[in-house]
Formats: sequence, C-alpha cells, structure tokens
Amino acid sequence: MSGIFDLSGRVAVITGGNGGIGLGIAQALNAAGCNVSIWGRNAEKNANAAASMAAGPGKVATEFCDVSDPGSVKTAMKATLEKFGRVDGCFANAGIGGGGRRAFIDRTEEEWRRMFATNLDGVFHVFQVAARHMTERSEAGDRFGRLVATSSLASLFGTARNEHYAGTKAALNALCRALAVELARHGVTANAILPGWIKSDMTAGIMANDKFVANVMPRIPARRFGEPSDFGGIAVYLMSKASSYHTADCFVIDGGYTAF
Ligand SMILES: NC(=O)c1ccc[n+]([C@@H]2O[C@H](COP(=O)([O-])OP(=O)(O)OC[C@H]3O[C@@H](n4cnc5c(N)ncnc54)[C@H](O)[C@@H]3O)[C@@H](O)[C@H]2O)c1
Ligand SMILES: O=C(O)[C@H](O)[C@@H](O)[C@H](O)[C@H](O)CO
Repeated sequence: MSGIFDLSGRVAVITGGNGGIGLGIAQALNAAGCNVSIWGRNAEKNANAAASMAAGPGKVATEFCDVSDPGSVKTAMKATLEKFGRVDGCFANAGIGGGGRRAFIDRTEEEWRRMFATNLDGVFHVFQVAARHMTERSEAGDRFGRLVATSSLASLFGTARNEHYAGTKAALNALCRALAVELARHGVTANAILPGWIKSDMTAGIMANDKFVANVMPRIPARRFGEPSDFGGIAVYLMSKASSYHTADCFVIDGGYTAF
C-alpha cells in the first residue's frame, strides 16, 4: 500500500484495544499496515484480539496494562518499545461507563474517584509516556506523533445522573486541545473522538432495554447503533500523514444524533 493513508512501519498503542471501539480501531489500523500494541488487563481478551489480526499485514503485540496505575503504564511502554522500537500513535481509549446511574446528591466519593482514576488519570498516564517518547524522537529529528483520546457525547450534553463520567470526558476534550498547542512544534497532533451510541460491552445492558431503544433510536438519523468498525476510518486518518495539519479537534461519530 502506498499514499497518504499508508501506515506500514508505523506503531500504534491502543488502550482497551482488546474489545469494543478499541478493537475496531486496532483492526482498521492493522489492515492499513500499522503495527499495533494492545494494552489491556484481560489476558484472554488480549489473546483473542491478537488472533483476530494474526494474518496482518501489520504486526500485533499485547501488553498487560491497568491505565489507572502509572507503574503498569510505564512497564507496558517499555515492553512496547523493546518489541517495536518506536511508538508513533497513542489511542487512549480505555474507559469505564457510569454503570447504575444515581442522583448527584447520592454520588459516593469512591465512585467519583474510581471514574476519574480510570477515565482521566489513565489518559494522563498513557499520554505522558507517549508524549515523552515522541518529544525525544522529535528532538532527534523525527517529528511525528499522534495522541487520540476516546471522549464521548457526554462531554457536550447534560447527561443527568452520570455527571462523573461526563466530567472526565469533557476534561479529555480540554486536555487534547492543550496538548495540541503544546506539542505541535514536535509534529504531534492531539484530537478527541466523541462516539455516539455504539454497541459494546459497555452499552450491552442499556441496549437490551426496550424502553431505551424506543426512546433513542428515532433520534439517530442513521437509524442504527454504531459498531466498533465505524471507528476504523477516523483512526486510519488520524494515524496517517493525511491528518498532519488537523489537530485540537473533537470528532463526533454518532450517525447524526447530535445534529438532529
Ligand atoms: N459504547 C459507547 O456507546 C460509547 C460512547 C461514548 C464513548 N465511549 C467510550 O469508548 C471507550 C471504549 O468503550 P467501549 O464502548 O468500547 O466499551 P468496552 O467496555 O468494550 O471497552 C472499554 C475497555 O477499556 C478497558 N478498561 C477499563 N478500565 C481499564 C483500566 N483501568 N486499564 C486498562 N483497560 C481498562 C475495559 O476492560 C475495556 O476493554 C470508552 O472510553 C468509553 O467511555 C463509548
Ligand atoms: O455515551 C457514552 O459515553 C456511554 O455510552 C455512556 O453513556 C455509558 O453507556 C454510561 O455511562 C452507562 O451508564
């Protein structure tokens, strides 16, 4: 493959890339020739994800990683650099949902801390190790890097009884904009992807609820829930040279939901 979307020789890390949206991203990158390193906590899901890409054309590696633990993130980065020698792109996609929603006045300290530890601190940890590496490479003359966070429409809408989740995702949009400005001189772009309603483990429960489907589906102009594979195009674009001048953006991928 050649041209502006050619990813051969590139290396991308995808956190939470062993299922759902992260796996959709990893598979599309891999099919475009990119080597992918999946960072996840579940060994069986890691192995299944790697098997799904065994035929290439890109290479695949998996690392154990709990993004909320900075030590675990550093270990995963070290292992990735040992295997591939470089990291060109970092998709900080791992996250947890709000689970059983509850009124703000009943929100517990533990729920609040856990949400921020994963969805926001986790991105801080992985973006920092990636940005340090990309900055070092830039100073050595190789100016290229991609930071991509999986945010949410919850960062834009008022999502009642899910304010802790919404808070982490709004913070990711701001984090990406700030990093876009700070790291542009190193050839590093930073962008957020804001998925609408996408089929995954996170949403399996709510999408099995007929009342929810009857309420939401008529508000999705595409008349379907999104699939993880719907994130392949944006991932390849963001990872490629084609997006070199496209930074600090929030990409809404929602079948038209926000426009309706
Ligand atoms: N599905 C949707 O409708 C939707 C909508 C908007 C945003 N999102 C976001 O998309 C991202 C991916 O979610 P998904 O829908 O694919 O669900 P998912 O549950 O399939 O994927 C989330 C992944 O993150 C992993 N993860 C959670 N905590 C982790 C940790 N501490 N360390 C490492 N990995 C961890 C999970 O194990 C899982 O593999 C999340 O950030 C989510 O908030 C999803
Ligand atoms: O739109 C999103 O970002 C996600 O789908 C969330 O809304 C979760 O599903 C929710 O946190 C579960 O309670």
